[in-house]
Amino acid sequence: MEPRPAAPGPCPGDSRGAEQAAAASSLNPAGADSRPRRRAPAVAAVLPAGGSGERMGVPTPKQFCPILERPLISYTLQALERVCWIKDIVVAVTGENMEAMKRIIQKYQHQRISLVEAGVTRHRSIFNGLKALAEDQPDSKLCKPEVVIIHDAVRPFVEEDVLLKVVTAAKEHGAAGAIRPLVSTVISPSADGCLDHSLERARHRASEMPQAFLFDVIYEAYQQCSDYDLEFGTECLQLALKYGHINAKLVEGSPDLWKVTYKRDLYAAESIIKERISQHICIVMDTKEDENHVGHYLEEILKNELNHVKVTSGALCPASRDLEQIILEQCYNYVCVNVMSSDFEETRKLLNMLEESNLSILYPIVVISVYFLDYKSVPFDEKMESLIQIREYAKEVKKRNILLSGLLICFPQDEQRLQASLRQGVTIIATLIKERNSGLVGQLLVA
Ligand SMILES: Nc1ccn([C@@H]2O[C@H](COP(=O)(O)OP(=O)(O)OP(=O)(O)O)[C@@H](O)[C@H]2O)c(=O)n1
Ligand SMILES: O=P(O)(O)OC[C@@H](O)[C@@H](O)[C@@H](O)CO
Repeated sequence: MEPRPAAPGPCPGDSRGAEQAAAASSLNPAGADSRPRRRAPAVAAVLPAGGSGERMGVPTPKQFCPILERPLISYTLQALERVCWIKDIVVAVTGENMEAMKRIIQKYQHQRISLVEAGVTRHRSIFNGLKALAEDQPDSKLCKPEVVIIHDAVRPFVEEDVLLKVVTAAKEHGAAGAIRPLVSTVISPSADGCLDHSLERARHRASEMPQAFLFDVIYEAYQQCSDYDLEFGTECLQLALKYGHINAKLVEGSPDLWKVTYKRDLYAAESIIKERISQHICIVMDTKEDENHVGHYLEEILKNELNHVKVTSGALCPASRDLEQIILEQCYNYVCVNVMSSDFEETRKLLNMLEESNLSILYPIVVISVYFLDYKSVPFDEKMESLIQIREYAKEVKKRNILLSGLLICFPQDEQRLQASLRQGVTIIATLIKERNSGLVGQLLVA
């Protein structure tokens, strides 16, 4: 088993989950067992990630396929790391992907991760992960948990609430798993390829992940498991039933629990991620509050036209606490409004703050530098000369996963034309944020 990296990072979530999970697994929130004698049981997770992804139809195993230039498995690890009461995450990868996995852990600063060798089937990979957690293994360095979560590495959209539900249910029933309504009807074909019978769809469910088990239940099941089941089985809950006589508790899961299997699933996952990180826009003004400021007109139209998007305003000078707070809250979209100047100073300050925050490690940040071209007071060629810099500067910050583009809005104009330009500008801003198309990096668009 591979060595574990640094100690767990800060627990970003509230303690609610920790308290409920602790109650479920007899831990108190501080992590110490409330009963004097027993070792502090914990919750661990095993992530099978040793597949080849044949159905994806690409050379790279799907768990390593990029979404927004970041491997799919990193999103799943991030989802589990948000849950502070999961103390260890054991990932099963093939020997040939071990180094790649270590680089992913390092680059994206994943915590609490231990690596084990995958098996030739999913069940064997899971079994290897469980062995790493059992204490009857010579090289085990991990603490045996009371409850173990099993979750496919290619299911990135797993939330704390369903994890808490399956863990709580597993504590009571011995095993639990997430389920979803069937989309297609299940049929049974006859030997000659005709319909033998079909199952009543309303009375059946699809078994999804995450699943959770009392560790001893599932570990003993795998130890008794036949070679046939290890080779051809696809359902851990069935192993708990067949070998442990445990009828797992079934927990309704959310629609986002689906498994990335085909290429279309990768496109769907990318759309969901883009949508989620586009929900908050920060407008950074280059002047102090001024109701008649044309930037505030832009802000009002952004708020009106982009429903369900949180738009906040920050100020750069002085380096304001509110902008630092917005960055801390992980906003991935910034509109830097330059009315008074056409140089890069304001945008450069914002980019420096973003680079120092390391926010762009996990997701690409979109920065749009908006300029109001006052062609009556500033000669066009003089203004354009400074704006063309955006192309070189954008190349530089792209290396830090920051997508910088420029937007020119002619000003002053009569009221009607100005409103039309502002609305066009908002459409361009929304598209740049939603699409996050690196092909538009360094471009200067005109509204
Ligand atoms: N020998 C294997 C096979 C699969 N898995 C993992 O089990 C999860 C779900 O399996 P599946 O979707 O079937 O993945 P693949 O086997 O890679 O896909 P395919 O069947 O299309 O080859 C994936 O995270 C996969 O990496 C594993 O750890 N070890
Ligand atoms: O069969 P696959 O390896 O594609 O998927 C494994 C599991 O995700 C799948 O069997 C779920 O139904 C949950 O058990």
